[in-house]
Amino acid sequence: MSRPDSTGAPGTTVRVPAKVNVQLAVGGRRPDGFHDLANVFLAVGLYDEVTATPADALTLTCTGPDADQVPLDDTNLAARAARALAARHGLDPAVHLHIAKDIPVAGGMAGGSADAAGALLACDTLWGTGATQDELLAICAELGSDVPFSLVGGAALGRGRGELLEPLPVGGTFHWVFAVADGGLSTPAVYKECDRLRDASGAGATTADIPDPEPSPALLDALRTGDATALAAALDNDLQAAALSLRPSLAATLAAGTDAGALAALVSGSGPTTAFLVADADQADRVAAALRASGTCRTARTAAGPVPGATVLPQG
Ligand SMILES: C[C@](O)(CO)[C@H](O)COP(=O)(O)OP(=O)(O)OC[C@H]1O[C@@H](n2ccc(N)nc2=O)[C@H](O)[C@@H]1O
Ligand SMILES: Nc1ncnc2c1ncn2[C@@H]1O[C@H](COP(=O)(O)OP(=O)(O)OP(=O)(O)O)[C@@H](O)[C@H]1O
Repeated sequence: MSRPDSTGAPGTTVRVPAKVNVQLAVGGRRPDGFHDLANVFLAVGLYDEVTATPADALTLTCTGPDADQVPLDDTNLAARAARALAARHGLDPAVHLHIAKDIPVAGGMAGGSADAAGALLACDTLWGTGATQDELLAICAELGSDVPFSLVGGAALGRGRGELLEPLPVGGTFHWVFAVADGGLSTPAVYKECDRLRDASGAGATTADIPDPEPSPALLDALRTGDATALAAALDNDLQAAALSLRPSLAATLAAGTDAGALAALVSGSGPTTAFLVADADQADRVAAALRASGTCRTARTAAGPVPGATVLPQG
């Protein structure tokens, strides 16, 4: 499916959601520097859109509130995705990629990963590559640990470094508020701080020291039954202490959301976005307004999940 871009050329647009980690259990540091995870992902309705249009060479543009923080060179994950697909199929990655960015940058919501998955699917569609889902997932895993989940969406347990996915059943819709912080946090720096805190506590930080991470049965049950109160009690993020250590001001944001009536609060992934589970859409609006008024965050957004992963939009 294709639709014209602003120059009238036919393009393919893919919409990709953000994620929140409802459980992020982090094992010890592996010899390759990554950490084994039990990573329970939920895709939520905040979206980036990636449009691929034929061009003479690979070029990138980006619009949106955080666009100035997005690199437009070869390090951009969307550009890397297009190159990876082209290389596998012996194609010239001559494409213009436009990212309409609404997911906070460096916020722990997998925005760059969403753009990578979106670019991959958009180029596959535009070029008629016909890659299988397994091939797309393999390319996603090469690009980053969160990228496979951005492609599939819904809810899933991520094992390994988060790239080995098992879909999870979800029995309802969960409502969230996301408090967006000023400035991002570097994901490697947060994992490193997690290791430092573990070492400092005497626990050690390697796979020999830390038990294998496992998903919580109570959390999986809460997802399956769609029970927000039970999910609130089971939310857990092993990176939260590290994110708070690097950004102590996040404690005030977490408190502002729970004071406003959220069922539970946690840091989203590696942060600094904080996530608040609420009972329904009305409570989401109330908690978001209270967070904006609290002065403890840059802004607050509401979103529900699960939602589908990367989706080609109909011609528009
Ligand atoms: C924090 C999460 O967002 C939770 O979903 C992810 O674990 C991070 O996924 P991501 O941003 O796709 O991360 P990648 O691009 O694969 O890796 C960036 C860096 O994060 C650290 N990293 C990432 C994933 C993992 N399982 N262990 C790690 O230690 C490593 O230092 C790595 O060099
Ligand atoms: N398309 C992209 N969009 C945003 N950032 C990108 C992109 N490509 C590369 N980056 C780089 O990746 C860094 C992390 O951005 P991203 O928004 O993916 O972080 P994140 O949401 O914390 O990721 P995660 O939750 O997967 O750990 C940015 O600081 C930026 O330099």
